[in-house]
Amino acid sequence: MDPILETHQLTKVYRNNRGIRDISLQLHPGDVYGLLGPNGAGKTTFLKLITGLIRADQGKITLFNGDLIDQFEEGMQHVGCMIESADFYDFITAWQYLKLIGRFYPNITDQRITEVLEVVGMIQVRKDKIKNYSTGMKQKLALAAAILPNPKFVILDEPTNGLDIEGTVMFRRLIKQLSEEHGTTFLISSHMIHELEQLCNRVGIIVDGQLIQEGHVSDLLASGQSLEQFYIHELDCRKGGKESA
Ligand SMILES: Nc1ncnc2c1ncn2[C@@H]1O[C@H](COP(=O)(O)OP(=O)(O)OP(=O)(O)O)[C@@H](O)[C@H]1O
Repeated sequence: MDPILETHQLTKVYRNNRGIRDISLQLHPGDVYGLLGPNGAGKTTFLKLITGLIRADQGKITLFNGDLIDQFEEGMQHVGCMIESADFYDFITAWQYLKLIGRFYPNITDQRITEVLEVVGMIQVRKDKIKNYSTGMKQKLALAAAILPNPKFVILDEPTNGLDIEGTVMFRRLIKQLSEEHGTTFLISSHMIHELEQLCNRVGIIVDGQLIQEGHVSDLLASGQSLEQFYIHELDCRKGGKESA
């Protein structure tokens, strides 16, 4: 099966010399891929590059078999994303916001908008102005917008930030349902390692802008390691390697 996303030696270095270097990664249909890494490692930079929010210095991004830059609209029509804190028009309601987002896609009905509001638990507050929402409510609305067009591939940056316990459970169930019943592919960057262990089939660790390790979660668990142990071990190896260099 062709990969959904393939990056080849993707590099973006900011003026302060931070960023990412040479990241080559493949996501296959149905993957739920967790991106882990310390603060400032380069996860958001990677997600911004693969959604065209910023341009790479070097490397190639192939999305649904097409070059991301040359065939941006064709590729992105199958992608839902939520990257960093979403910006909203504060004076409109959740319903109006999703209606607005729906205009970018064909065939988004009012019924579909109701459906996603129900899924993320926002149906009761759909007529309230966004300015009156809490951080978690805005996060749920951003998630609703990301899944609105039934995308084949969903990219989520810190999706559970600000969510309460109920919201986190809703999020986990939603990802499981979409991946198991619809075969949706996910790329999720998060520090919630226990969530990722339950959700993901594959994980990758980014440190100092480089993808230092990838693994199948089932292999880790079968070897008696938790994802947290694997992660800490990889970070320690990296530190050890740097110190002895
Ligand atoms: N626009 C920018 N200009 C300069 N440096 C930047 C810019 N955006 C990010 N960086 C730097 O690039 C590095 C990677 O940032 P990035 O936001 O990708 O990390 P992250 O892994 O998502 O971190 P976190 O887990 O804290 O969200 C950081 O050192 C950050 O300060």
